[in-house]
Amino acid sequence: MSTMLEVSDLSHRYGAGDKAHVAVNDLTFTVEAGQLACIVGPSGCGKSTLLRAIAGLVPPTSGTVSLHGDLVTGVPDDLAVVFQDYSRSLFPWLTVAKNVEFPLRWTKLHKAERRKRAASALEAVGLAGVGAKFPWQLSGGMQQRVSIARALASRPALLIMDEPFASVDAQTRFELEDLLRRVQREQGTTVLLVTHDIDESVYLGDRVLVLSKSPARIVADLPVGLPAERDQITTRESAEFVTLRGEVARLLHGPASAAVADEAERELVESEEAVVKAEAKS
Ligand SMILES: Nc1ncnc2c1ncn2[C@@H]1O[C@H](COP(=O)(O)OP(=O)(O)OP(=O)(O)O)[C@@H](O)[C@H]1O
Repeated sequence: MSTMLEVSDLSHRYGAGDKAHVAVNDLTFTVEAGQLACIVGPSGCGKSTLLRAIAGLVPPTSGTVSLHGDLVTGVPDDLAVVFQDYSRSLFPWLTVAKNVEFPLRWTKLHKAERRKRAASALEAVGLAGVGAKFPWQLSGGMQQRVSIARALASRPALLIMDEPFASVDAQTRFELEDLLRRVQREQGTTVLLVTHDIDESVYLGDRVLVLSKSPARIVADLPVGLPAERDQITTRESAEFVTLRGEVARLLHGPASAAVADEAERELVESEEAVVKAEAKS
């Protein structure tokens, strides 16, 4: 396996001086090509900031992000993002097919090839017959399928998903989770998915990265040893699943997370003191 994403010593600070807020502190991890890695962390710990930095939407304060070996300095062409809020990410004035085709306009593909790609992406997410409809004519779950189809149509090197199923009902969420795992495996897509839901992170992931409370640090990087073929009932009942979700919950809410966050806080204070001393000397 080759490394698709490499995050090295990544930190991001909002603002400066007294009002500065360190959202992400010194994160290092890689994601291999074809892997589905889940990130789970407490609310406000810096997950979205991390995704924004990986997507090239905010420049890191320090550290680097590389996609297939290329340093990320802006939004990479071969990166796709699916957000939680499907109703704001689809264009209501375009048909479903045109929504899926939209990002392909900036590729060198001919119109016929763009149409074909959009049709096959819609087919992959089980929406073969709805290309001529408008997003607002579809259910929430179907709209999120359209967002996934749009992301997949460009055959991204990395698909970033920020709480993609948080706005749909539980039954639809299960369906979309299974759809994502199936399509991801069929197409060999590399996925980095953020979720608040511990069970979802274990069910979907080949791996779960557990983050501490703010500023985000990695508390654990757990391989998920569940079989590749997963099932909403039998997988969730299995001993491996139950053990792993317990482990993630303990890491997330227990003393390990607090200790990592305290250490990050201490290091931050020390590095800020060092900067102040250096400035005073010069
Ligand atoms: N543009 C910004 N300017 C200043 N502070 C910000 C900005 N965006 C986020 N923050 C702060 O950075 C911290 C991390 O925010 P972020 O949205 O990355 O966390 P999160 O883990 O995604 O949150 P949630 O789980 O609630 O979605 C928070 O304290 C937030 O208030």
